[in-house]
Amino acid sequence: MLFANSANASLLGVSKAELEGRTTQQLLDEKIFSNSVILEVIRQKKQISKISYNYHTRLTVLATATPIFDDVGNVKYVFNNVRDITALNELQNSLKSKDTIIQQQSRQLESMRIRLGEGTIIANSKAFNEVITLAQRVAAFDGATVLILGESGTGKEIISELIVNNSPRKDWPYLQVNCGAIPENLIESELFGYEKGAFTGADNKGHKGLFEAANGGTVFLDEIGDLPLHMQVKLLRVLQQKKVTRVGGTEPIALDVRVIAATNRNLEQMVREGTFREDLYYRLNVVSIFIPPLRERREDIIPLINHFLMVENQKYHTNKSIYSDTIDAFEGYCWPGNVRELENLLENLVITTPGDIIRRENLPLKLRRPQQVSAEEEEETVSLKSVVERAEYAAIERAIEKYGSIRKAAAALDVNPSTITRKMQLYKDMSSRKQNK
Ligand SMILES: Nc1ncnc2c1ncn2[C@@H]1O[C@H](COP(=O)(O)OP(=O)(O)OP(=O)(O)O)[C@@H](O)[C@H]1O
Repeated sequence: MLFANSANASLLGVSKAELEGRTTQQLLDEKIFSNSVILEVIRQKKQISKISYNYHTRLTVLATATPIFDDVGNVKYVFNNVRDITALNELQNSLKSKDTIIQQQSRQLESMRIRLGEGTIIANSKAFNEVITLAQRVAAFDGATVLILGESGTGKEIISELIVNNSPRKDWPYLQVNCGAIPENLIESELFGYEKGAFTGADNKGHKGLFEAANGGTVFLDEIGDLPLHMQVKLLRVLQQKKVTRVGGTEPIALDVRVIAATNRNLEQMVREGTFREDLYYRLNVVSIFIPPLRERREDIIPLINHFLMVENQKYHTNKSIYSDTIDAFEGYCWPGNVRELENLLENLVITTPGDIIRRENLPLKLRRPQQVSAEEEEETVSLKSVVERAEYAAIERAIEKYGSIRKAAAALDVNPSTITRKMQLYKDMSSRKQNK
């Protein structure tokens, strides 16, 4: 950077001195630039314009960089003109103009970002902010067991990390185990360790279990609902006595471990059905944190999209943005896989979309459906006719996605193509009637 004027510096939220004399790569590394049009111009040897969002100043800017060539056609300088288009963007946003390409980043202004180790937690909705506030409060109560509940992919693991990082144990070991992933005959030795010769195949020096290895720190027991009943008894004993005895051992080892457990299963119902011990449930449930599914906190969707777009763009060195008319599809979808599904979809779209703009037609069919079944509707008692219609529509949609055309889908479903067209039209009419209600 040979020269920067003060307007440029203030748009980036730094002083001129922090820019001049630095390379673009240095500025990228220091996160003063979130992406760089300059490097793109050097690579492509032509004028390029790019819209980007600056996290320091919270401004959306349009950068137009022009190459200046030397005598033999190499890029000698790049002239970069940067303009604040935040207001314009907001206007475009509200107009939802069809021909406007926006990244919807202005909405991110409201979102709260919390630094957490390497990652970032996005929390814009009131519901998720309450989760974070509770997690931060609980974190300080060292030793209190926490139970995190929520559907798969809602963020239980990152909330657990947030608790650990805000707790007095943050510099002590933090070990995680997925109780559903360990074969039943190995769970006890994995959790509590074993003495040499405890069983055939055991390491002849013995082995520390997860609890012993995390002594002084925190253990995250993921999928606690999958823990077999006989292990539930043993876990309860360890938690109550604050001591662990290795398999094949006799000497109990004193433990000072905080336990955070998580599950996407309904533990109360499991207690009623006798598949989860009531005493362990109460022991774990000293404080419980419920993370609502994404469909019940839709205000998080756009900030999450922006966040994952930025992450994937950085990861794949791309510069993809989202076309404004796709946003409704993202907001309208019911996200059964929650934030993980959104994250995976964004990664998929960044990889598979040709060109830099992700448009409605690039989205999977399930998002382009005329109307999604909302959580409230799921709970509502709906007529049998509409249940059948939805099931038919879902089957049609899956077949079209799989076979790529109405004709092939019709052959697979053993109906006429005209039946498919008619049923899809019916469904669309039904949805728009509902929307107009
Ligand atoms: N609010 C958020 N901000 C940023 N990333 C998030 C947020 N919530 C979830 N994620 C990301 O979504 C993915 C799923 O989150 P996580 O693993 O914490 O969910 P989980 O509830 O523990 O899932 P499972 O029940 O399947 O174990 C992770 O990659 C995580 O980083």
